[in-house]
Amino acid sequence: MSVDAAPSLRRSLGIVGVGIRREPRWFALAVAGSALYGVMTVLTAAAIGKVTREQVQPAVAAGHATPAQLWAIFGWIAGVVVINVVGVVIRRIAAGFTMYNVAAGFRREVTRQYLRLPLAWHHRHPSGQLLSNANADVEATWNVFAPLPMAIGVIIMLVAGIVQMILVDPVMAIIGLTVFPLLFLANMVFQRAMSPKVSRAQQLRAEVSEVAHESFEAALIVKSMGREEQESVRFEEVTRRLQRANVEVGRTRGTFDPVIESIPTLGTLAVLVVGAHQVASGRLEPAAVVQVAYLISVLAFPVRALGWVLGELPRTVVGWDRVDAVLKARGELAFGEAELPRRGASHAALSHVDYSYDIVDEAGEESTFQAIHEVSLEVPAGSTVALVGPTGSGKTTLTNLTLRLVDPHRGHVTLDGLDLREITRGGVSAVAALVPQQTFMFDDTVSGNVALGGDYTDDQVWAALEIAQATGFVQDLPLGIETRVGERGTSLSGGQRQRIALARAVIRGPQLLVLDDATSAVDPAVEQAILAGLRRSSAGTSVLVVAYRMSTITLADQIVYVEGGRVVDHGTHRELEQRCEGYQRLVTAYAREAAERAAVAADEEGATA
Ligand SMILES: Nc1ncnc2c1ncn2[C@@H]1O[C@H](COP(=O)(O)OP(=O)(O)OP(=O)(O)O)[C@@H](O)[C@H]1O
Repeated sequence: MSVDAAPSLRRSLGIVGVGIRREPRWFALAVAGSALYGVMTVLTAAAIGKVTREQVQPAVAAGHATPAQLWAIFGWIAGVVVINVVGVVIRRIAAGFTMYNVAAGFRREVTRQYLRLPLAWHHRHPSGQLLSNANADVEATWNVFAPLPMAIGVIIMLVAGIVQMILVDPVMAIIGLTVFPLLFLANMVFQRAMSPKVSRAQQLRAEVSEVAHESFEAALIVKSMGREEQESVRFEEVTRRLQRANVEVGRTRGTFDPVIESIPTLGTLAVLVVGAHQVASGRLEPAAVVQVAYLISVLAFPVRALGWVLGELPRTVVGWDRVDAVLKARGELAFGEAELPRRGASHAALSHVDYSYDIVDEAGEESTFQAIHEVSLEVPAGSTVALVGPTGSGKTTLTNLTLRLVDPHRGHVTLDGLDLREITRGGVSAVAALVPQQTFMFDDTVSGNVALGGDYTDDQVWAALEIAQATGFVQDLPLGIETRVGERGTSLSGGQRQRIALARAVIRGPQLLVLDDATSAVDPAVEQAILAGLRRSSAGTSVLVVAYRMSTITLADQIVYVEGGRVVDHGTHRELEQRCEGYQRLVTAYAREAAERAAVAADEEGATA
């Protein structure tokens, strides 16, 4: 073993220790089962020697076997084999429990950690990586528990086997002592040669699924842009590379396997040659030769388990490093003890807030981008405030800060005068609700998607759907609110999904409702009705709305105009229209767009009349 492999072996054994401490009982049982198997395998050889000596040799000498002799042979062999099998069953079951219990525990911890980590951490980690951490990486770390108990049993088996060989005949024991280290060495070389090839094939397997995932997810773009050919080529390239990597793995295995298989066969042959010579010269009885030859052939296969463990250890280290990075990730939001008052509309305020995104480029270089500069704004209790600004001006970031999905790097965000960092865990989400730009539907019923596990009656669900202007289309669904919406709500239109997402927020009776372009996919008339409904029903709610339409903007009590992450101006629509140039440009564009849309609608109406 090379010098640099030593710390890695020590590290990997340390990691294995972490797993053993999680499931000490199952692991101990697996090792006990394996030890039983090891000892019984060696005893099988002793039993074969014994029956050869006491039953077979006399029967051969007499020219026939008596029923008693046959029963004795059967009894001994069957006895040791049954106990051996019991050992194998115990090891397999207990090793399975160890591996799957440890993996399940870590999977739960990783996913729990995902939920604890703030949005800022999630911004830096793509969802593909999160899936891999919770799934493939956890598996890669703990797969070593499949061969490990067997490998420990093999060590016991080897020691017992070698002791037995020495007791039977020291000369032949020397052959055994040559075969096993040779076999072990061949396995090590094999694992060294295989390890990078297997890792590469695994990496490419992940790439194939990434490309496939992207192509399937973007099916609409691929088809509508006529990119099928290019996508097929892209997929073919990566699958060809995987094919070549797999062939390479097969070639290496094909080269090593016969060599490894031949070592014990050659060992057995050597025992038979030397043994026959010894028997002929009267120095050894045939039973001893049979016993040692059997021992060598029967021990050869389990010795490979040591190689499997060594082959798994690099994956264990890589998997663990990735899983551990998630478990140790900092940036977990700290929570305070303060409880928010539950007494109607909340007053939200941002004061002198700065926020920067951490960016990691392709080369892994880290930098920051300041998206919000010195922003102060207020949403007085019971009012509707519209955030208006060009694309990328920081509106979504401000909504995230208002709900403490991220913490500001400077300044304060308060709800009813309390700094969000002082509020208890879950305190903010209990009084405030967000309807984000991208709505997400669970593969559940309409009612399940609105209630999200909350304890609401059907009447409450319908009332929330009413405010969100969703009753009409939900009533038309085959099972009303009990209709399943399909994965990600695929059976619904974009506007329908947005209205269900809105009902999901409304049903919670939030004291602060944050709408981030939440009605972009519904037509202006429906949007108007939704906002009017919200105003009617939400005396106890303050609303912060990211607005892109004149209809939304004009419904707001106050408008905050942002540009480049800074508040440029705030006031009523009339005030900003008169004094804020950027705002004027933007609303003129919005108004023009609304007029064009109205003209198109009128044209269509005229054509159908
Ligand atoms: N996860 C992120 N990492 C790095 N930069 C980001 C991230 N999210 C947003 N930004 C940057 O921060 C700035 C503000 O983005 P934000 O999404 O808040 O703008 P917005 O006004 O809501 O835009 P839009 O109207 O297009 O939704 C933009 O320049 C954007 O590129």
